Amino acid sequence: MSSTLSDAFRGKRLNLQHKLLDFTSLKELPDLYTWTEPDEYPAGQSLASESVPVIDLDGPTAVNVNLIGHACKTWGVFQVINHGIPTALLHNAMCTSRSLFTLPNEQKLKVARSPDAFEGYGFARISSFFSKLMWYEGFTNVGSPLDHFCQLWPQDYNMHCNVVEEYKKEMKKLAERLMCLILRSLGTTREDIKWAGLNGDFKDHPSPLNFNYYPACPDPDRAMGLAAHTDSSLFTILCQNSVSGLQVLREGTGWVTVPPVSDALVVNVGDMLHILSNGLYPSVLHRAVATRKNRLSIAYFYGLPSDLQISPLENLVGPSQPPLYRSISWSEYLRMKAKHFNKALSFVRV
Ligand SMILES: C=C1C[C@]23C[C@H]1CC[C@H]2[C@@]12CCC[C@@](C)(C(=O)O1)[C@H]2[C@@H]3C(=O)O
Ligand SMILES: O=C(O)CCC(=O)C(=O)O
Ligand SMILES: [Fe+2]
Repeated sequence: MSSTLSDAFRGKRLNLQHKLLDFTSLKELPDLYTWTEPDEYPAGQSLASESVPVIDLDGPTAVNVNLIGHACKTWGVFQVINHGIPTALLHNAMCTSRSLFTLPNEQKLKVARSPDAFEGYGFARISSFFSKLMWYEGFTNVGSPLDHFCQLWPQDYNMHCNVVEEYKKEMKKLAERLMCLILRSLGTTREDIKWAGLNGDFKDHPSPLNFNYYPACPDPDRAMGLAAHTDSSLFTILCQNSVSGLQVLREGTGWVTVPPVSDALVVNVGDMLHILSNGLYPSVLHRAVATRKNRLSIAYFYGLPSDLQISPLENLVGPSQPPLYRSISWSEYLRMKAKHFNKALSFVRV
């Protein structure tokens, strides 16, 4: 994987690995996992007419361009159905994820993310910004999963590698398709913009995969799955199992649940698209709440070639609409995110 990308997280202290808990043995919430601070935002009661848009990718392209544009502008999140990714592959990826997280702790710790590393198993990376721990385990993969998977599954690594490689290949195809629709909704095309290499010509186009596991929690109201954050990607494609837990912050409403829809994938706007669209498509604050059931999700962060400088699209800026963000590369942005977390975007504002 790209060294510049991994460098982004160098120096961040996440030296908590020794404290990793065996969640399965817990009947009560330990103090370190009890979140008592009142929430900044209310729990939203969204009206039925106001639920996260579900978009049928088999529908007419011109219609979808409009629907996606509207969803990005007003929700920052939407779900897609008929996206072309075989159901069996989504299922297999979930099975690989479940198999990973249900391995014995000492096995998982063989691939523990070291304080300096980008990839591997461990706490939520954002833990260092909070005084409490999250009811969460994660595993991040960027390049080939072979090394880590050989350690996790000395017998079955090959099968799991194939699943993950195939999953990433399919996600990349879908991401490129979505990117075309999103660019069209912004009044431009890949051909129009200098970094048209989005169509896959760039060798270095890292798109990390995050496997998320939220074990069944004995006291979900006082625990936190994954605290509120925005993603640094252009956008993220998320596959969730049938247990709901993902919530997005909706202005004027509060936290709204993104309900699991079978075979659908969730797409959420990230910080790089926020910058590219000059703030027209704001990155959406989201979180995962803890639940009484085991919850799994897999996030594919669609990124950019790490050293490519990007700035608000030319067709969106002009004398009456000055650029709101300076130009920045993804690797520089990830470094800022690792340091300033949810304030990172404000440091890129001009
Ligand atoms: C390329 C990415 C994007 C990462 C880092 C790396 C892989 C894991 C992603 C997350 C997932 C959880 C929130 C976040 C804020 C985090 O800490 O790790 C994300 C971060 C980002 O969006 O910056
Ligand atoms: O588990 C979820 O639903 C959300 C995961 C997430 O936000 C992330 O991986 O960035
Ligand atoms: Fe996220």
